[in-house]
Amino acid sequence: FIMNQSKEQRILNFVLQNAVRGDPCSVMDTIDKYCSQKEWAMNVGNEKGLILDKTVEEANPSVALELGTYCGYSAVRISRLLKAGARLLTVEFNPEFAAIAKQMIEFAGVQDKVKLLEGPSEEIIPQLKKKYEVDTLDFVFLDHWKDRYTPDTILLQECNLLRKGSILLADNIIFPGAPDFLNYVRKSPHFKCTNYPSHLEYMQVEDAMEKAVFLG
Ligand SMILES: Nc1ncnc2c1ncn2[C@@H]1O[C@H](Cn2cc(CNC(=O)c3cc([N+](=O)[O-])cc(O)c3O)nn2)[C@@H](O)[C@H]1O
Ligand SMILES: [Mg+2]
Repeated sequence: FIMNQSKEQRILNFVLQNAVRGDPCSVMDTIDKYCSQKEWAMNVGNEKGLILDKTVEEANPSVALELGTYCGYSAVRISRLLKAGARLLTVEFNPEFAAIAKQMIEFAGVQDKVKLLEGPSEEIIPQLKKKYEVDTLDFVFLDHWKDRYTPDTILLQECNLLRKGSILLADNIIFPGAPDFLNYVRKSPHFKCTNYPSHLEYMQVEDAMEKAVFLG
């Protein structure tokens, strides 16, 4: 247990030493093993991860966006399901976490499908069309600061990044909770919402994910 390292660095090192290079599932399983047995961390985890998998398969996105990369667990999880030529843009403003995630993504062998954008989501989202050549987003995973879910969902609409059928999936609807987001999407005539009860990663605590399909 190397004390002067960050928890995120310990997670990465555990993966580098124990997972199979180029095998996304091995990387996900190794992170889940470490975080359930040694140190809790805010990866979406395997139970909510299965809901994420199903939603990505339903969306079958050509262009996907993730807000809040953290160590890259869900970037690996999402990108392993993408069809040839499809890509995931993932946004992270903490430089230390971004550096960890980059190494995680490369070790898993999905670096050709994933582009990590460093900076706050509120700055990156308005740059997606011109700077990152995005037309519209087929799938968006929200897992960053819970009080950014609503403003960023509004920002995505203002930037014309959503099209009829774009699928948003939000983590942590119950814990830590995103009450204003839930209120916003469920009241909006522009979204069709579905709730998926689950549990907080690695804990026996209630949590849920919310799917919001943009109606145009
Ligand atoms: N506006 C932002 N733009 C870009 N990156 C952001 C932004 N806000 C946070 N991040 C980054 O997301 C990563 C992960 N993160 C996510 C959160 C919010 N999520 C949680 O706090 C959370 C907390 C628990 N929990 O406390 O049990 C469980 C979860 O699944 C969670 O997602 N805070 N940092 C961090 O690296 C942070 O730099
Ligand atoms: Mg989360």
